[in-house]
Amino acid sequence: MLGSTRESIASAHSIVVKIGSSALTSLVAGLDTHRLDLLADAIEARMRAGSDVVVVSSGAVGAGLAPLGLTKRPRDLATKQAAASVGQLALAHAWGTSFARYGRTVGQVLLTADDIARRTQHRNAQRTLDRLRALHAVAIVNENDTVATTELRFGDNDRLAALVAHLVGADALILLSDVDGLYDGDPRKGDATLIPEVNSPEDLDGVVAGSGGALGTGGMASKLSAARLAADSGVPVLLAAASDAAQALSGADVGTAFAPRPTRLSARRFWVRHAADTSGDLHLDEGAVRAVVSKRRSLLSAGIVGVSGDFHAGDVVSLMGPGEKPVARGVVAFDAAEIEEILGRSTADLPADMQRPVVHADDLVAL
Ligand SMILES: Nc1ncnc2c1ncn2[C@@H]1O[C@H](COP(=O)(O)OP(=O)(O)O)[C@@H](O)[C@H]1O
Ligand SMILES: N[C@@H](CCC(=O)OP(=O)(O)O)C(=O)O
Repeated sequence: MLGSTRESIASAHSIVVKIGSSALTSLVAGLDTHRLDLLADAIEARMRAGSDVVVVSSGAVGAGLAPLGLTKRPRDLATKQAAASVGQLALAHAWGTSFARYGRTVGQVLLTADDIARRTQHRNAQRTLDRLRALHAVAIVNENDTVATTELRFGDNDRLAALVAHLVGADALILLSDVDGLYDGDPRKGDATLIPEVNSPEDLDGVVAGSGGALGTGGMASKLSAARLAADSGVPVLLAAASDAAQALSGADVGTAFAPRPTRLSARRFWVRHAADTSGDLHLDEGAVRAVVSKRRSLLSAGIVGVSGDFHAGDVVSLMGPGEKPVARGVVAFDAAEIEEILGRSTADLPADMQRPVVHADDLVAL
């Protein structure tokens, strides 16, 4: 299984490479253009070998600190956004200068979670990335930090990279960081063993995924959830050290390879599960939780005990089990106000024009 995961990464035609802040910036020296050049070298080599590469580059905040006289990563959103606006300019310029050594043009693509969640923006971003690829330019993607609000933020760029991999239909996602793979515990805290392959969720039993470094944001936990997200869309993931970029991009046996799930989620269900923002919650009784989670049935009005949020038919909502535990997500077929009227009632007792599931099984994804 793993052999085939590494083989599919080695032979992938379309690749998303995500580079973490810790690999490109440091608190003392800011943006490290020498390391960035080495990464561009490895990416260019893979492109010359026939692959399309989209780069997701973190590092805007890290690159903006020194020019603003800041000595540590700010905690408040406004200062982070100010640092990102300064740093993004330097970061994009550095990528442009680096790829120019090869006569290669770069394009900057700044996205927010909202862009990925809304179909029109989603399609526009897809088209831009596609056209850049057709024109042999490298897209340098980052979160649009200056407009993203706390609620709109990606968990971090690992998640953004996995969503971009889905968006461009990539065959592989390579996450480059300051650590050379997934360990069973945080390697900074002492003895830990590298895990070369993750084929199923059981391979993660007992793994402690800790927080990131001074400049990283998500730590290992966000890389694991990004790997799962990519796996859901059928994309194999390699997590490796940025210092091993040349090996990682040329198919060498480095880092941790994550196998994709054998059957990928449909684009619609992937969107419901990972990309869309939820507009409200439906609260389910035990029987309804069993029906939608274990039996993969549609959610009927009889199993709903409460509704919160002001949403409309067609919005994505969270399905909450007893104890306020989110158990599924789905596209709702009624407005919130209509559900207030029908909750707890069996479908046969509803007016004829309302006799349909509240969330159809095809529009529902268990978490
Ligand atoms: N189980 C683990 N395996 C590997 N690294 C881990 C683990 N738990 C925590 N880490 C830490 O996560 C860091 C990488 O996350 P982060 O700093 O967010 O990187 P990036 O900036 O590349 O996104 C590593 O430097 C490592 O110390
Ligand atoms: N958009 C931010 C990066 C946020 C982020 O996810 O950072 P990292 O965990 O280092 O990939 C920036 O460019 O500084």
